[in-house]
Amino acid sequence: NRIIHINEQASAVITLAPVHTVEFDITVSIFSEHLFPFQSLLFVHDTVAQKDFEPTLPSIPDGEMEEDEDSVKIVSLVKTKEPLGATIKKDQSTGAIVVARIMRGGAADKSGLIHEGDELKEVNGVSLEHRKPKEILPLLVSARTKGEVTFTIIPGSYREEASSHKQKLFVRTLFDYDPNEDPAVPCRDAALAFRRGDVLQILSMDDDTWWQACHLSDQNTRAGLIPSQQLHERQTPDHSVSVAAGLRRSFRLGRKGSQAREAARSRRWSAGVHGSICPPTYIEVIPYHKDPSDRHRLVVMVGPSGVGVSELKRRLLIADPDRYGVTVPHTTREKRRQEKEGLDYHFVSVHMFEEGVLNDRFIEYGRYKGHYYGTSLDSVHRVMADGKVCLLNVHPSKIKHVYTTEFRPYVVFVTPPRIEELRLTRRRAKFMCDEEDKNPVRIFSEEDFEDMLDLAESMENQYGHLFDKVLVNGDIAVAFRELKADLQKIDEADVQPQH
Ligand SMILES: Nc1ncnc2c1ncn2[C@@H]1O[C@H](COP(=O)(O)OP(=O)(O)OP(=O)(O)O)[C@@H](O)[C@H]1O
Repeated sequence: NRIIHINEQASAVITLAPVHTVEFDITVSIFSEHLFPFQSLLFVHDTVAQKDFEPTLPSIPDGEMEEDEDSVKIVSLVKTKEPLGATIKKDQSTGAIVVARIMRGGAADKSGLIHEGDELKEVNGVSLEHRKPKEILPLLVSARTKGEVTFTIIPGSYREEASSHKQKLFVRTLFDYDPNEDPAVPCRDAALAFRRGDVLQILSMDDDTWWQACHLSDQNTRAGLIPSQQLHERQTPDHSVSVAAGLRRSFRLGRKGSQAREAARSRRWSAGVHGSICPPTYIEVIPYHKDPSDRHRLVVMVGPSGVGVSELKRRLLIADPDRYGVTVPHTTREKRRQEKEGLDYHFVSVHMFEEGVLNDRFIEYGRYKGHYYGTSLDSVHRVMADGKVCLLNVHPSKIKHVYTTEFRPYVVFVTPPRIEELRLTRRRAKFMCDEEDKNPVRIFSEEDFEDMLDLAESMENQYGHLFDKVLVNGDIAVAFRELKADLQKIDEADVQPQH
């Protein structure tokens, strides 16, 4: 008997005869910690050699296959508790049942014995000729419950790809995907559901229509099928041109050297935001390993007027004043008696202000009652240099000014709930505040609610690809708790998406 290899799962693949291959699960991990791998290998060999195996290997099929012996392979997978991790299809021209896909990290992939393009002749001795793929599935399931599946295979023209799946590529999803609602999915069980905003690792892009991916947070690296960018674009044709351009540019980065990649990545920070049309598919992200000396990410809060951005910001500042800070705006108006320079405003001359505008020092500025008001990039630097999480609320069109590797902004989009809840929560707030007779609350008309919802929708359509988090502000206490917990995580995580 010859041991071909011991794979990561500590199972040994043994060749018993040129056309017989069988896999056994054997635990060797405790040995490999202390001994040289070679000693572990011998140990596995001895254990395997001494064992009486159940089930026994199938006999070589006779008859017509013998003539073809060289091209037929019998693969027996033993003790597979997990799904096989392969999908099959009928070749339309030959009628043969062919392995359509091998899911990365699944049992078939790990065995290294079954490849895409292999033709399946038999499963546990049952011929697959003239059978439809859906008739074969029950055969596989019943074989698995017995603890063994034996395939008779005619190997396809398999070639080891330059392992595109080994290249680490991460994307943030820009849409929700539920395989149960997708009639186009080739195999529902093999598909991966995700929510907009999830970070996925792409394990294979070999297929034009269905990529293989797993969730970044998922320890289990068994892949699931997701619609490829091209496929999803086809289903949402309005966006196809811009998306293709945007993402392809990103994907090319994966193959660059680290310096070129770094330079291109900085450029991409702006390239991504200046484009006017939103890519609704996937956006490449780069896992970020936080260094203790790194500054906090900038938190940008956006949302339609009146949705509650200021209220949420105010609550964060009260809840943790050591962690959160806000920028001090510049103005050209006169300082009032109770105001302090650098605390309430930076009071500057019109000339200075306009010079700042010309030199792009303002993220956002405007005029009110004949005076300039604005938020400068410097004021963000100051809060961050203090070691605080800077909370910045701007119009989403201004995100581009802070979309840099230095700020690594985490963009929170605050959005209203459905109209019924919006009415209810805002009226309740009015009632409560009236009683306490404290801060005057804004009184919303029905029209205000509708404007807020319309604006939220158009903001999401136009800038949605830049949002890291969509926070529905229904009940203020619930929204605040969710935001606080979320902002705690953006710095705690070992790995975080970087645009
Ligand atoms: N979830 C909520 N439930 C009830 N009232 C809320 C809620 N969120 C905010 N409010 C109230 O709505 C009003 C507007 O909120 P806020 O001032 O935070 O809006 P904003 O998003 O900052 O808008 P603008 O940019 O126009 O100032 C305030 O009176 C606030 O207390």
